Amino acid sequence: MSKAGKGGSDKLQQKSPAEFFAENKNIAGFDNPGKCLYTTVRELVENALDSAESISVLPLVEITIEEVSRARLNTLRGLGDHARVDEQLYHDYESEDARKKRLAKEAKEKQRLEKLAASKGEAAAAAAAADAARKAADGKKAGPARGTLFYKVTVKDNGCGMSHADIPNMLGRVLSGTKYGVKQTRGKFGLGAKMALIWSKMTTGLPFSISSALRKQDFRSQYELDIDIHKNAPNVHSAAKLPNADGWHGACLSLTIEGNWSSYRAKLLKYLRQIAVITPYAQFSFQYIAEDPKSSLKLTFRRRTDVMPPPPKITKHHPSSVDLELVKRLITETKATSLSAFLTREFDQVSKALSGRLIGELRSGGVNASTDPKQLSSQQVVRLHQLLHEVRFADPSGSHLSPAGEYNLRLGVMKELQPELIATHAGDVRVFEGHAFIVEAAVSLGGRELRPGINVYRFANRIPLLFEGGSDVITRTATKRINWGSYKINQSSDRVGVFVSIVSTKIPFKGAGKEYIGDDVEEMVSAVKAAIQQCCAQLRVRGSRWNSCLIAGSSWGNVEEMVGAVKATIQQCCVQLREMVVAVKAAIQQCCAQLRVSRSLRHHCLNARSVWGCVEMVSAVKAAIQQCCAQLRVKIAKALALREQQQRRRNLTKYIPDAAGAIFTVLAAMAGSDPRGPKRRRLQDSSNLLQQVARKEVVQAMLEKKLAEHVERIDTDMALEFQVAQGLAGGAAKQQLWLAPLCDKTHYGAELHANACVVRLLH
Ligand SMILES: Nc1ncnc2c1ncn2[C@@H]1O[C@H](COP(=O)(O)OP(=O)(O)OP(=O)(O)O)[C@@H](O)[C@H]1O
Repeated sequence: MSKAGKGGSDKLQQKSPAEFFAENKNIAGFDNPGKCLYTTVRELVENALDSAESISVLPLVEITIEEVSRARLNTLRGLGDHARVDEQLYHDYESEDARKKRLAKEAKEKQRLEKLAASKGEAAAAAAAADAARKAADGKKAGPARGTLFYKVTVKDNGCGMSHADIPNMLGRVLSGTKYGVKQTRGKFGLGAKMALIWSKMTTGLPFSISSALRKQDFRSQYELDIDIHKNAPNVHSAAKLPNADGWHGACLSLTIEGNWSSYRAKLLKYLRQIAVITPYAQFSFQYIAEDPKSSLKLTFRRRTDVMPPPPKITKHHPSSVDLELVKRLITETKATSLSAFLTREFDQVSKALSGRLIGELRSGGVNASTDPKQLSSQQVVRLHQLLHEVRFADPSGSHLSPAGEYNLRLGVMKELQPELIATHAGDVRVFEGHAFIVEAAVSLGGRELRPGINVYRFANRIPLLFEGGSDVITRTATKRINWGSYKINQSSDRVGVFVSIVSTKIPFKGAGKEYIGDDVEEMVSAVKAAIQQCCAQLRVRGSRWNSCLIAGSSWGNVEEMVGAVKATIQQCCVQLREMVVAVKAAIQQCCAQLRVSRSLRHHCLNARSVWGCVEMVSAVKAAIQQCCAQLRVKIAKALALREQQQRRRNLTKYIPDAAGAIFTVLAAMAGSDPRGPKRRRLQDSSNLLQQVARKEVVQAMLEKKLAEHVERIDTDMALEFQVAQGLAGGAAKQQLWLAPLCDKTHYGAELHANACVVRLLH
């Protein structure tokens, strides 16, 4: 008989969602103090971006992390200083034995440093000493979690703000939010900010401080609240409406948590850099305020463009994506009073005609077009759900999605990493389980902060993903499914940046922490692969042009001059360019709309929604990556040619001193020999070189100089020949530029001429 049967301790219990997540914090990315600090910042920053973008305002996000000492925290919590009564109780108590061991260890270390200074010099010893001091300081810190401290995290934005009445529920009740619809948003679960609050409650006990104002609201809401974890309900400490004289709108959220800046500093800064890459239209100011001002840090990731992707739109459920429970919920919530209206109103891709045909299929079950959906029996609902999964519907159009756009992705990568070469590609709209998704990619070569090899940058719904990359669809595709060699990219020695951004109304994340996308969705695999391949293909072409350009100039100075001239010319013409870009954008949008329609039709024909759907995603990922690689291959071929040429020149230059020395020795010997000798006579016939050598008018250094000039000339001639061979001598080295529109007039000049280049405006 079980204990429960005996009325023992196995008592039925229930947990609130807040309790569940408090006990399983790691599910939401709150694993340890360092990760908690990281995830708190991340959740608040992503809310700030969602909020500003929802009202089409260029985001301005201010992030502050301030160290809070234990003494200050105690003051904030109303605790006075307390004198220890029994030192031995504490973590940092050092017993006599431990003290002796430490002193012995320190003496040994001192000896080692003295030896090091004697053998390798003072600098190496000083570095080792600093390292040892740091380790010792860490070792002395009390408690199991070394480096752990308390931090006040504040994130302020210029977004839509929250209504006064909604704030307690939005920020004090787990699983409540405004992002549950079928819409592409960074947030989804209604959990992130509350997890930060739960962590703050568990570690410092201090409440959430919230200040917020809606647009055109004459007051600011000011709240102090925390969460009743047991009831999963907000616990409001204070609420006030303060004057909003300057008309500010947005939110400023602040909480004090335990964290570990030193172990997650690098990750946090990496996250900020990557979010700046994928949102170059946002400005991020970051400030770390340390107790010791020397360790404080201030960074600004500047806005580089005013072009924001159009905000994502809410869309209807695609019939093939709904489960039985969702169908029941839609029936309960719908305002439609007939089955026909219900189908067209609640589902994407169901026209009036199609709803009539669907109802025809259900007629045998006793329903017709005017049946009230709320009157359907449970069998009829089950049949309807079955039918929705059996019928082939057109794919979702994807027009409700908001990808970063090739322009923004390219700009972001260039601004933050300054690569030598870059190619971008935006894939078509594809479909996975009835949800549209788009994959965009950039592949770069060189630039700052990249290690030799494939450096993968992952983004999902424009969030950088920094953890658990090994199993992610993007990492696995970039490292395992692309044949980099075929694009002349050396996978282990070239510094390759692979940036892939996936946007969708449903990202198949593994876990609520939103850290990585599973590699088991064939559709995603194929779309990611295709995007990277597209970029590589572009790089191959552009690399050749760029290298030809470098070869044509005899030095980097010339290239710089050319860049300066291009810049000046572009500046003169930017008014015309702005107008052009407006027109280009309109044209592209039209084309995209047409492409989406035709693509969607093609999918409709191909996609039997089972095996074929998966194959489609795999091949799309593959094709995108391959396209990128193909472009890269041409660039790299040209880079290799350039490298060979430089090598040849280096080799020739290397032998100039020896060759000049040998020639001069022979000449000097001949100049001093019998003038009637046969060799001397032959030379005198054509030149008075020997006399010049004898008179010291020709010396070895002159010979070296002449030889160097000759090598230089030959090299330039060969470079020109190379250019001609590439078909560039008669035309111009072309480089595409993307320019942001600032006004909507449309008047373009034909060509803008400068000394070093011509800018041609196309649309
Ligand atoms: N800075 C903000 N400005 C405006 N509204 C906000 C802001 N921060 C949070 N909110 C509102 O509070 C809700 C809850 O936020 P929370 O971070 O808990 O979850 P979420 O962002 O909806 O989803 P996820 O858990 O996936 O991040 C959001 O849906 C949003 O409506």
